[in-house]
Amino acid sequence: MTTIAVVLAGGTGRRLGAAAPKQLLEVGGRPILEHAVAAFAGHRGIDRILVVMARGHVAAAAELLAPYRTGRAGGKVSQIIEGGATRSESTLAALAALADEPEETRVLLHDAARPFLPGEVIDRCLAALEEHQAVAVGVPATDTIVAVRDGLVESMPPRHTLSRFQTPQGFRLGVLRKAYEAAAADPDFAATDDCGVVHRYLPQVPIRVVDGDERNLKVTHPLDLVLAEHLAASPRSPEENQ
Ligand SMILES: Nc1ccn([C@@H]2O[C@H](COP(=O)(O)OP(=O)(O)OP(=O)(O)O)[C@@H](O)[C@H]2O)c(=O)n1
Ligand SMILES: C[C@](O)(CO)[C@H](O)COP(=O)(O)O
Repeated sequence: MTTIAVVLAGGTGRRLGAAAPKQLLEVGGRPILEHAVAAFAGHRGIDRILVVMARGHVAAAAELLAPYRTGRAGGKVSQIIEGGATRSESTLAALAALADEPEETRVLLHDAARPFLPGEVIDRCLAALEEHQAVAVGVPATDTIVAVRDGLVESMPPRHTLSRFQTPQGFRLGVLRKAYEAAAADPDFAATDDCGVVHRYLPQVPIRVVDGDERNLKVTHPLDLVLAEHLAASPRSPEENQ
């Protein structure tokens, strides 16, 4: 059974506001995109890596990731393709590139903007995919989270029921395909992640949630870059490595 990591790097980093897409910025001396790819390249459970890159930056990604294509750094990057205008369109581009893969293929979709993905989180996703067709990675909410409408609190789900989703999110390819096929028929389609697409369009498919990791942050705003530099410089403690 093949396991493919899809690294979604099709965004432009509008909220970060840098001149280049944020995944090309360096933290700890190497580009954020390379950190994300290296996490999968170094994991024995991953067979291939598909990178979905922002329009106009595919050549830059190919140059940067050349060692990951030749074998010098694992040789697992098999394709670098152009993404779409939204994250979901980039996932669709990945699905098109994987059109010849069997339904049972395992795919892990990961934000390139998350440079510090621990191998243990990949382990947990792959273990859960043995039994489940869809897997999410979450960490407990620490703030109180409320739904707000027109400036007023609409609902307050109990915090202990809330999880902040990270990536990777794992699927049997057939399930992800079916969900996106159903979504294509919805004129109001909008999603912020891939589990949301499965949850909405294939509600009968249970989504298993496994533990994420606080280090697996998403570089979104300028302050996240400061935190990322700090994390890159901090070796994991022996407790964290257990
Ligand atoms: N059209 C898009 C938009 C986003 N992504 C990817 O999805 C991940 C999470 O998206 P986000 O953090 O929102 O990245 P950006 O879209 O680049 O950021 P912003 O929304 O601030 O522009 C990122 O790795 C991003 O590159 C993608 O592949 N294709
Ligand atoms: C997929 C995700 O990282 C889960 O938390 C998140 O939804 C991506 O959102 P973004 O707005 O594309 O950064």
